[in-house]
Amino acid sequence: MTQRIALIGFGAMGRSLARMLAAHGDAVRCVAVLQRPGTPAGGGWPAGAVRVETVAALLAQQPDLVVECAGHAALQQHGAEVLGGGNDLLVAAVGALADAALEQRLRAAAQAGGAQVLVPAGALGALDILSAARLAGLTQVDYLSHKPARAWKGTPAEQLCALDALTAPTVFYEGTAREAALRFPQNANVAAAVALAGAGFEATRVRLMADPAAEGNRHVLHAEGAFGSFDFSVTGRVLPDNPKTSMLAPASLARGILNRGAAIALA
Ligand SMILES: NC(=O)C1=CN([C@@H]2O[C@H](COP(=O)(O)OP(=O)(O)OC[C@H]3O[C@@H](n4cnc5c(N)ncnc54)[C@H](O)[C@@H]3O)[C@@H](O)[C@H]2O)C=CC1
Ligand SMILES: O=C([O-])CC(=O)C(=O)O
Repeated sequence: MTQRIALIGFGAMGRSLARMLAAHGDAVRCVAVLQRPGTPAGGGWPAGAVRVETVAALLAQQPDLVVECAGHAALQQHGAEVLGGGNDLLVAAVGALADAALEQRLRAAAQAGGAQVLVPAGALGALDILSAARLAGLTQVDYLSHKPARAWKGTPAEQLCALDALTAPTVFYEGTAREAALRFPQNANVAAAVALAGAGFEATRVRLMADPAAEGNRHVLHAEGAFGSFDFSVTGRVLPDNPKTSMLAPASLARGILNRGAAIALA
């Protein structure tokens, strides 16, 4: 059976996601895309998808799943309405949940609507082992985001280090997952996913690094506790039209969508 999805946002991640899903034939059909008024549809538009500007119009297309790939503001603006209407919501902008008031609002809307916020592994992955480790006993989680200097342009990193003058990899920020996710909404969503899966927003320690020579986005995770310990790292190629976003981020949304329709699904 074909799964009907609707997208909120159609930037670099949305376009990449649409391309990946189109490669899976009839398994998934994108029936609608919500964009802000005045935003041009752009290339790579999913065949047959209606362009809408409100959640009501999006839901009128009767999607089985709504996928946010637009950023923190979009989740703030539309998340509760989607969930309250009984629709599961797969979110890219996981870092928005570091805002405790929004997290509460989305939890309440999900409960009222009988729906779920679905958090993908995103650009990092390893959330399966981390969330299992939490149940078995987790005492420490450290996450490092190591990205090319250009990925930090247009963010508060510009005030914390001289991005254009770096000659070596430089940690410009250390703090909690909560603060990192809120201060770096385009770059630290993975930190929030790690926090939700593992030790929480306050106890998860985050370092952000800019590297003038790096070619991809490297994410490094260390966790330990009664369960044992593990180390995981991935170096992801970035999307051609957004140097901040790893190709694995839309791929992980695609995985989450296809998994829902699969006879044998990865838990
Ligand atoms: N979970 C993860 O691993 C990752 C999550 N992200 C999150 O995904 C977001 C999207 O990433 P990209 O597509 O690469 O960014 P992008 O900047 O290329 O595209 C974002 C698109 O969303 C649209 N948009 C913004 N606010 C909107 C709203 N209120 N309603 C509808 N559309 C809206 C913009 O016009 C733009 O077309 C990032 O801002 C970040 O928060 C990014 C990378 C990894
Ligand atoms: O795409 C990535 O490499 C990670 C990212 O931007 C985020 O966590 O927000």
